[in-house]
Amino acid sequence: MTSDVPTLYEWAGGAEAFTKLMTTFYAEKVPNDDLLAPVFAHMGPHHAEHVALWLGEVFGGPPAYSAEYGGHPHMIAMHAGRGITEQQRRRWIQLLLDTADEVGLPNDPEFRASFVGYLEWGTRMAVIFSAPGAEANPDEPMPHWNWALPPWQG
Ligand code: HEM
Repeated sequence: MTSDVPTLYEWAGGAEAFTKLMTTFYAEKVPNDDLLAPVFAHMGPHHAEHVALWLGEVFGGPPAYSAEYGGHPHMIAMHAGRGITEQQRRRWIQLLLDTADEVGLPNDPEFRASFVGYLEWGTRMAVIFSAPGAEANPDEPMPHWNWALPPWQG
């Protein structure tokens, strides 16, 4: 891969794209879903914005979540003890992918393969470290995701 390959963040459309994705997801999808609405009933007013910054950082954007919102340890703490179920995990990812289509995130196979790859990993980690009694390592670094295959540029 050469250095002129854009980051996943740039390819997705930058901050604006991640903000639109997460605000639509948490404003329109989650509150209308029987499985997820109760999980997020008490979420803070800036939740969508913070998760958008998190995703942006993971996909190669500015390290804003680490700099301003407590980074990886804070994200872990926000999930601790919530006991996220496999059913909830699947619904979360399914509705987020529906939202990605609706807000027009790039749908080329290379972008989506990497995007889904992170979501699969991240949601499965969330199930593991939200389990009752689970002890996550607070020193674990912020994950950084890259292309599984470089984007098609032909
Ligand atoms: C890749 C997957 C995920 C990512 C990247 C992610 C990211 C985050 C982040 C960054 C926060 C903290 C926001 C802040 O600093 O204010 C958070 C909080 C939270 N997450 Fe996740 N999350 C994921 C999966 C899930 C799943 C599958 C569930 C449940 C079905 C879930 C439930 C929650 C809840 C309930 C909170 C606390 C909301 C609040 O009180 O404001 N997360 N998540």
